[in-house]
Amino acid sequence: MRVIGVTGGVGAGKSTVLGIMEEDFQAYVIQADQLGHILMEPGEECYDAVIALFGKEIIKKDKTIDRRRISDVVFTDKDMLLKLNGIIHPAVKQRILDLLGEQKEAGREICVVEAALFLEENYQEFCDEVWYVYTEEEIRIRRLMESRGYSREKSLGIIRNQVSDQVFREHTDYVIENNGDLKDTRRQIREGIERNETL
Ligand SMILES: CC(C)(COP(=O)(O)OP(=O)(O)OC[C@H]1O[C@@H](n2cnc3c(N)ncnc32)[C@H](O)[C@@H]1O)[C@@H](O)C(=O)NCCC(=O)NCCS
Ligand SMILES: Nc1ncnc2c1ncn2[C@@H]1O[C@H](COP(=O)(O)OP(=O)(O)OP(=O)(O)O)[C@@H](O)[C@H]1O
Repeated sequence: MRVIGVTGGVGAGKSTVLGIMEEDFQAYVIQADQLGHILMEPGEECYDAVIALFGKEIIKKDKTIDRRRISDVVFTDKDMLLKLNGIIHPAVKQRILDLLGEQKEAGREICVVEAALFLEENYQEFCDEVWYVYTEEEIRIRRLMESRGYSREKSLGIIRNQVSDQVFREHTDYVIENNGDLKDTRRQIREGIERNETL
């Protein structure tokens, strides 16, 4: 089984790339952010610890955690972000390892693991190769403003908490440029898949 890591800054198009890999190559997709969200749900293993860190006021009427309130805190307060990461990341990593084991067992050919903090959290350790999705900062900000209603300041706040373009490039094996249209992105994904089939 081939395990491909996918990383890149906020709004670069990682989810978009994963969708194409799923569709065109039947890849099994694992998204660390999504697992992080699941692990914070009521009854899941990070729920109590996150409430202990941020206080009961982050609990919504339906008992779920108000992630928007957390994000308003952590993306302007580095110390709180580190504490949140300390709760979520070890649990997410373990869940990923379990899922990869299951997929290998089931005979899956390609698994894709996507994480915003891929390099910081050393996810390379369980990937055969790592792809970097690159999109110019201004295009990312525009897409985030249009699709998610983020303000420019919020987008920049997240970007500043992530590693630089240079660091991404130094530590990844293949770059997908997602500044243009999806047809072009799709072509680059195919090239990435084929490229390593011949290695
Ligand atoms: C702060 C939280 C609650 C915000 O949730 P929300 O649903 O509003 O946004 P979402 O999860 O989609 O995050 C928005 C974007 O912020 C970036 N981001 C998320 N977490 C982090 C982080 N710890 N450091 C830097 N950037 C981050 C990602 O690019 C992400 O796509 C959530 O992101 C979170 O729990 N983060 C900490 C856990 C984490 O690091 N998850 C990512 C990898 S496991
Ligand atoms: N090539 C493209 N052309 C136009 N829009 C795009 C392109 N790629 C992605 N988008 C749009 O940009 C937005 C951000 O993309 P996406 O959600 O895939 O980014 P992401 O890297 O997964 O973000 P995050 O870091 O928050 O998880 C989405 O609305 C998506 O539809």
